[in-house]
Amino acid sequence: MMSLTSLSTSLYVSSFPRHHIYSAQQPRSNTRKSSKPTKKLSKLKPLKTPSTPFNTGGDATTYTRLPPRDDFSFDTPNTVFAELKLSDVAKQPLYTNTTTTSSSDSKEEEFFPYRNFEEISAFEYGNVGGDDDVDVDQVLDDGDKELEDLEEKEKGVPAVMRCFDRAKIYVKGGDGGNGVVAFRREKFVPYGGPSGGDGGRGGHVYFEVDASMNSLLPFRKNIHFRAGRGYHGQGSKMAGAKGEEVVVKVAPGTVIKDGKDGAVLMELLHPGQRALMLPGGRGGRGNASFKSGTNKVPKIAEKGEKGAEMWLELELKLVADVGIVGAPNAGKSTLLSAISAAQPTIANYPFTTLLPNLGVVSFDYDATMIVADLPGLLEGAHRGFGLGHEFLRHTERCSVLVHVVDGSGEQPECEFDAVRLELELFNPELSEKPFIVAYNKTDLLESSEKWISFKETLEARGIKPFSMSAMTRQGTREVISAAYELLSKRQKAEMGAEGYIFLTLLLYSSIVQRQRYLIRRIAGLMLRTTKPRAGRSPEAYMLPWQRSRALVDLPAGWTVPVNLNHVADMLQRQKNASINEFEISHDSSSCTWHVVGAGIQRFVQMTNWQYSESLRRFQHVLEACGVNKSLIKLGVKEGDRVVVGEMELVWHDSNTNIGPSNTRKDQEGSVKWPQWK
Ligand SMILES: Nc1nc2c(ncn2[C@@H]2O[C@H](COP(=O)(O)OP(=O)(O)OP(=O)(O)O)[C@@H](O)[C@H]2O)c(=O)[nH]1
Ligand SMILES: [Mg+2]
Repeated sequence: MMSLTSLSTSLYVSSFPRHHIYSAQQPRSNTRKSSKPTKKLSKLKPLKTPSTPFNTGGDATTYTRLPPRDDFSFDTPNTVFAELKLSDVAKQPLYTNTTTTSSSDSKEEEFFPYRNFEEISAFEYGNVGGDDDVDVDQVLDDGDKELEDLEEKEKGVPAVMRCFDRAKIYVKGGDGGNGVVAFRREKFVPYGGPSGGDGGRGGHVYFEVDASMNSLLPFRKNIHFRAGRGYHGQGSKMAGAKGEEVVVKVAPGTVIKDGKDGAVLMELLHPGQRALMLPGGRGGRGNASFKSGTNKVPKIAEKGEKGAEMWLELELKLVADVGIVGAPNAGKSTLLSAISAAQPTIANYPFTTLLPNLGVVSFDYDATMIVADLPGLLEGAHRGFGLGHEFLRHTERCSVLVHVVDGSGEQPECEFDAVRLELELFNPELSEKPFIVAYNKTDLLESSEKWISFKETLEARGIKPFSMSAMTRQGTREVISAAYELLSKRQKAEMGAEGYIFLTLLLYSSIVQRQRYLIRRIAGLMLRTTKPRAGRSPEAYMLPWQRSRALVDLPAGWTVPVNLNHVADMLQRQKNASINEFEISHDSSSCTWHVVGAGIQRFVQMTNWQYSESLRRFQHVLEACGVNKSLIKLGVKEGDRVVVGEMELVWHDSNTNIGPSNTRKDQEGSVKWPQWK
């Protein structure tokens, strides 16, 4: 039991907020870092680590720069390049074409940006592609050793390739507007009372899927997205307007990850989907809101709450049904141009295709599929060789893969094996996807000669290959029909399994939501006293579950609501942490106590210190939420520094009645924190 003396003990602000003290000296974060490791005092009861979601976003991003112009020079040189065989690459330097004159060397360099290709090509297909010799663990071990080299190699990937399907952006919800102190002054209305209005809420940050986008290239130029801050309140109880909302448009198939730990936050797949990512800060309350029976003339108002901010990583995964994979120069783009209206660049050199091309193949009115022509794969692609994993992940979303094998190569079987191995090493699930093998360039003599042996080798392994000539279009229809068959088989199998899940989900959601709806309707009828204000969006009057509902198209025409606002909900829950949940740590070298807790820090941030009553309220809150009591228990001494959020205070043991006059022991836990509006 605390004595009466200790009860009146309270913290007294030695100066104004800490940021004022340090503005001319060092930033506060440095002060904390430099202090010795703090001792955690576990005897405090409501210990909860304040996991703040706010990322300071200090990381620089490479996407702010435009790629150097030289990075991409696609002017096709007049020189005729000899066809390059993968197996030859290791033996001879790239593009030492006998027909090429010395003057064209510089053009070749400009034309082919991969300076380190000789190192890449040291992986010969024939070496890795053997059936039984491959020790996957060994390959992985080797990979670890070469990680350092790899980083350098990745730099060879042109900037446009790095950026089109990946981006790092900074988003920030708007800060809330400040509340104001004002009094009604009107003729014949003496003692008009407080009339300071509340500040407006900061703008939200939304993400929306834009069907017209097919890459994340726009994020190379614009990476900062800040919602507007709420307007300040005004006299006559006028509340400030809401801050401007920000809508970040992304392409279908964008995966959003936390920039800090890389955790996947959400996937936005379907055009029109909209997700509330960051909520804006709450507006501060004006003095009209502080009016009470005991304080009819409050001279206090709050500051607006700071909006949440974070860095996000965006990653685009193509949403295609069929992915065409294979070694560089195998004829993937030629196949896509033969089966669809797409016109990808086709040329006789590796890595013609740097960005995936999409084409729509239609068999009938209702039988269409999207086919993606992916850049060429090299051995070691899973570790970043060639264009590497920059696009390997696109294959993850394809339901069926078509392997195009260059029949005119020296060892087509090895080429096929190497590509399979790369896929498996990148993601074992990829090798389990249904696939078709298309042996290409059968119009050439060297290719048709090897067809029989290739076919026999694969058939011995239970794979039925197709032969085709993408250039003359002979056999391409059979290949693509087989791919379509595999696709429809897979879709049917998926629909069968999903049907049950969807039905269960629908049933569950309809029951639960109906119950919630009824409760809210009854509560709403009982509590609603105000009429909807003009000018407010209809969304403001929706029930929460209606607001967060987004309908996702399902195969059989079913629709099921999916909550895409879970990130904002989670942030809101963290922000609304109870003020009683805090943690105290002690730095004995500097005699400093740190009180850390999301609730109490938010309270400090929203306290407007320019009003004298704010200080009294702050003291009262420290007493009531148990900070003072906990510090006394832990042995705080006269003159110790106590840091709460942005405030630095000095502890005084005092019996004088400077502290809150109405401090009572049973007030602990009675502090009410305003709820989210
Ligand atoms: N003779 C013959 N040549 C072909 C055939 N298919 C493709 N080619 C040629 O092979 C070369 C490469 O074709 P692309 O379609 O660009 O190959 P790719 O697999 O897309 O190559 P990358 O995009 O660099 O990975 C071109 O010169 C094509 O004309 C074919 O069936 N027969
Ligand atoms: Mg191509």
